Amino acid sequence: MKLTDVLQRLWSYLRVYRGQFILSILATIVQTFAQAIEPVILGLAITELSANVLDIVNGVPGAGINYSYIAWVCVLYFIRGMGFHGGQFIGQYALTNVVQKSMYDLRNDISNKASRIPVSYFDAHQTGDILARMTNDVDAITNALQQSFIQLLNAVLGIAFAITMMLILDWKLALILIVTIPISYFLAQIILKKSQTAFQQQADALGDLFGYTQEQLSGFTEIKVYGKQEESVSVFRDKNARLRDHGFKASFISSLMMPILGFVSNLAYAVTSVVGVLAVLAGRLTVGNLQAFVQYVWQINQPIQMITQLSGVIQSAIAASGRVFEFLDEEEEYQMPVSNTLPDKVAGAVEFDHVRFGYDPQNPLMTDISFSVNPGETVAVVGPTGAGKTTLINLLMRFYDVDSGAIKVDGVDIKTIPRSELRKHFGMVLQDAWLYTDNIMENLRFGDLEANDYEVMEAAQVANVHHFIQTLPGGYDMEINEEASNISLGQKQLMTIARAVLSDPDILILDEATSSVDTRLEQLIQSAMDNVMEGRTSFVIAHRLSTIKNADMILVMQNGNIIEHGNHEQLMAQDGFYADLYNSQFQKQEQPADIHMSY
Ligand SMILES: Nc1ncnc2c1ncn2[C@@H]1O[C@H](COP(=O)(O)OP(=O)(O)OP(=O)(O)O)[C@@H](O)[C@H]1O
Repeated sequence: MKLTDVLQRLWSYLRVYRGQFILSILATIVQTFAQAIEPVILGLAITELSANVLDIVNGVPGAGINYSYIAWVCVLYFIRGMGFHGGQFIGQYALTNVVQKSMYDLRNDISNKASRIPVSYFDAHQTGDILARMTNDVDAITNALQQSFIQLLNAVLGIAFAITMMLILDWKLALILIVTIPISYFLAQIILKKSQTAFQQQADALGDLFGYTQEQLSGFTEIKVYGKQEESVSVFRDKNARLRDHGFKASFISSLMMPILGFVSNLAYAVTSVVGVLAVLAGRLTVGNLQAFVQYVWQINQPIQMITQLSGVIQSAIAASGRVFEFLDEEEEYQMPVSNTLPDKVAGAVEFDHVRFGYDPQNPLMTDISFSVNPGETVAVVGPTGAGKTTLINLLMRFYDVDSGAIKVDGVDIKTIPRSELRKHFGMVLQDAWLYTDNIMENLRFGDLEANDYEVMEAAQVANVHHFIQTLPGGYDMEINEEASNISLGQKQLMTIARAVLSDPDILILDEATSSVDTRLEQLIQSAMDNVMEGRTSFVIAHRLSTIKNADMILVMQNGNIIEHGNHEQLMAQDGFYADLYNSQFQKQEQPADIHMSY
């Protein structure tokens, strides 16, 4: 992203609070001006004092210290101090307000964006990297705006005021100094360009490391089981080393700035001092003005060093802004012009009509899928791994859109309904149950935020989990930790079934767990699933033989397409892929409930 674009985008957030933003700038101008006139005020006193002392030494009649003049200078100095500190306080206060409010807006925009971004983005990006953009990057922008903006403004204004004052005091002497500014600027530009690239690489390396760490931590158990700690650590070490190298390069290049610019300004300092002293000796410059001049050299020198010091923070903030805005510019879920709606309650007829789809449209996974389901029927989707079972569900929920053909719910093409409205009619019970840090009551209420405690418990009863919850310490008030590791897998599944019961969807999607749990729990899950499927259209990615045999329709998938469909008896009679699968895997081991179809 181009620098001007980044700044423009940042400004669009600050602009909302432009009143306060302008106030902070005005206050900073007052502060810097007050700082800039300090040497002149002191110069007035010094010139007067030195003239008075000289008169006294020379024995001029009536000579003495001009106290009333000095008193006025003191009053002026006091007013200047008020301006300086008042400006500083108001400037910081107004800016803090602007920055905190606009960064609050930015974080909200990121969060809203995340909810509009298609599932495909999250499939293709590491969560850790997304997280880094949402947290670290926004932090870097906040810090830069909060801490560096005023300093930067101060520095730029400080240079401008100092130059003006020097030109007023002695323009010839001022010119010597002014010449050094473009030299410093030119040198700074070269260093800045180089360090900008390095800071970008540093931000990317940090995002990469974040993503990897997050991935590895979430797969911690598997890594240990497969003894991959060494590989994991070694990849981490490589990524960490990359971050160290880029970080070093970025800091090193930007740290070159200080000594190089310091050398240029010290040179200017020496030259102006010598020329200035000669001017005083020649009587062209007062002593007070010479001391003011020397102070201005510092007032220019310091801001230039300040700007270069800040350049690191600003550079990384610009890189971070680029990454944040890149995320905000990601393509959103495509919204068709909405022309249809569904009634509050749908019957649950589902039809796939010549559906064609590929994650990569050039390389379609599904070429032609057609089938229809009557309201209230149970559909078991079976097939080897990678056959496209999850994809079928992704399309039904509109996590992805079909490339051609149509999916219809109660005869309405789902592409013509807003996604949020469509999803209101669906409930999902996934294998990998998602529970979050809160108590059990709130975790279940997630299915319907309007439900009261009694309704939640009723749903838990239907899902066969009520008794279990009551045996837990604290019952429904028991806190679930972040990983929900204090609840077993089977119990988690029962809880997500309770959530689905509570949400009372018209169409249900169940991803049957492949992992085995003990027979009693298995039976509880099976009967809970039967309860929740009762009377509603259900799609089950089925692994249990009993589910498959009881389904109204079995869709047998292979390589993205449906190769057979019908009920168990019909498919057995066809004597095709399903019959082979059944004969090879199930016949011998047929037992009630807890048999898993494994591919
Ligand atoms: N987000 C994605 N981007 C690109 N390709 C994908 C994506 N998700 C799945 N695929 C590919 O699409 C094909 C079907 O995958 P899908 O997950 O639908 O199969 P599945 O039948 O559900 O498998 P499993 O039983 O292992 O879950 C696979 O070849 C898979 O690699």
